[in-house]
Amino acid sequence: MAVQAMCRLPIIDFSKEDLKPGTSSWLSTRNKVQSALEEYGCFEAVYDKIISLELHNEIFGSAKELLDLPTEVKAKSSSDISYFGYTGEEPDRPLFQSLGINHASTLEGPQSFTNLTQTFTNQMWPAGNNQFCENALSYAKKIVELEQLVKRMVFDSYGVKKYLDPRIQFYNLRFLKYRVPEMDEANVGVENHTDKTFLSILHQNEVNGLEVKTKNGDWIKMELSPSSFVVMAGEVLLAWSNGRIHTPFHRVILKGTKARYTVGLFSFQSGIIQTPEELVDDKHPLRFKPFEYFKLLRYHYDLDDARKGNESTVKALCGV
Ligand SMILES: O=C(O)CCC(=O)C(=O)O
Ligand SMILES: [Fe+2]
Repeated sequence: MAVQAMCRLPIIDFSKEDLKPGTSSWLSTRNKVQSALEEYGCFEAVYDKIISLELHNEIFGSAKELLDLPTEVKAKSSSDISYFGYTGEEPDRPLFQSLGINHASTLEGPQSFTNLTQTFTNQMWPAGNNQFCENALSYAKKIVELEQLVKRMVFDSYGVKKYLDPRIQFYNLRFLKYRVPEMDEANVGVENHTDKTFLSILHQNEVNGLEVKTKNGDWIKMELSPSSFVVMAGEVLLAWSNGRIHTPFHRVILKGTKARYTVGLFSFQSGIIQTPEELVDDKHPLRFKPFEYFKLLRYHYDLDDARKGNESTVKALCGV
């Protein structure tokens, strides 16, 4: 299978000020989002008016400071959900580590994120670290805005806006680090996988490495600027959309002599996830039975590695 450096994912500009539902720029952006997600499961969002270069630099300064803490400190960020807390030094992913802040529910709005970020910061730096807390919070709020904008466009494109419910969504903001491989080490940062999210929004430092597989099996190597974000559909969105939206396989391959950092916002839905009845008809018979998110996650972690990298977990769990 070819690795294509030149082929790019669609690039969609979210910096326009008049991006309000019903306007012509809303409609044209919404249509681009829908076709990019249906064809690639992924696109590059340009969002430079919202995340300034200054905030970009600050958030990556914070990511480095956080991930350079001693392992025993980072391990304090535990979570009963696999991959939501600290992961690192795993034998099959020696280059990779990551640490997440959970936003369990948006019921209380931004205040609950403020409290969680503060608690997380105090756990990592008992003497406090206001700078980290401020950076993580202002960054997360802005990326949540982008996630909600994309989600609103997706629901709007399929005519099912009435099912948008902020009370059932939750987020995990993660800081990821890939160290430079030693001479005799493989350069795979994260192996081939699909995300088990609703949407994933990824933002990297200047070190490229993300590769996305197209439907016809080619790999696109992402080359991203500081104002770009990769918006990617997870398997929950594949099932919710009755298979209309694609969920791409992707991996991270490292080259060069600098560590790669990524900051990711991963979105999820609580409760039972089911395809809206409007997306099911004679031409599109139901492809996925309703499922509960944590069941999907548990099922995924019980799969053996070969199946994890080769098939859709949601199809295996609840495909009709
Ligand atoms: O570092 C990246 O760009 C990709 C990370 C990723 O695929 C993941 O955390 O699921
Ligand atoms: Fe991923």
